Amino acid sequence: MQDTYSSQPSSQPSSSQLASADQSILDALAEVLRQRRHAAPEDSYVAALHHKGLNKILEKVGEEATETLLAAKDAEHGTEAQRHALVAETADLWFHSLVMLSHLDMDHQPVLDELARRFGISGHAEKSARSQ
Ligand SMILES: N=c1c2ncn([C@@H]3O[C@H](COP(=O)(O)OP(=O)(O)OP(=O)(O)O)[C@@H](O)[C@H]3O)c2ncn1[C@@H]1O[C@H](COP(=O)(O)O)[C@@H](O)[C@H]1O
Repeated sequence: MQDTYSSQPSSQPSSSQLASADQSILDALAEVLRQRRHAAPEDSYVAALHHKGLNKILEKVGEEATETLLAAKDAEHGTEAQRHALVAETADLWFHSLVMLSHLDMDHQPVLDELARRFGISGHAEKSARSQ
């Protein structure tokens, strides 16, 4: 059994190795989202979302979350097409979550950093350490 905050098995990359993983699409998308923050709403879907405000963006995140879980249920015993539909819905959910962060002048990087920080820490062990 692994120690609570011990390093992960040697077959897993370290969090510093993870930091250098290819993030180019997320970085590029974050830059586009930043540029759209004050663009004309009629020219851009992202600009239109920003223009409508945080509540509309949160509504879209909730809607995409629901569509993703429905797609996951279909994909569980489903066809390749249903598995592909789940990928598309998950991409919609991630995309709208990135718009949400961008609206609040944030981006994906602190989220990736947080996942990297948690990497190799057992969820069970972390939870039991909270109450000590
Ligand atoms: N990755 C995406 C992306 N994923 C999904 N979507 C859009 O998200 C919307 C979700 O579809 P829905 O049917 O749920 O929503 P809707 O009915 O069109 O909208 P509502 O009336 O419900 O608000 C669609 O319009 C999709 O085209 C995206 N729109 C843009 N991007 C990226 O953002 C960049 C900037 O986009 P623009 O701002 O449109 O230039 C693009 O180059 C892409 O890289």
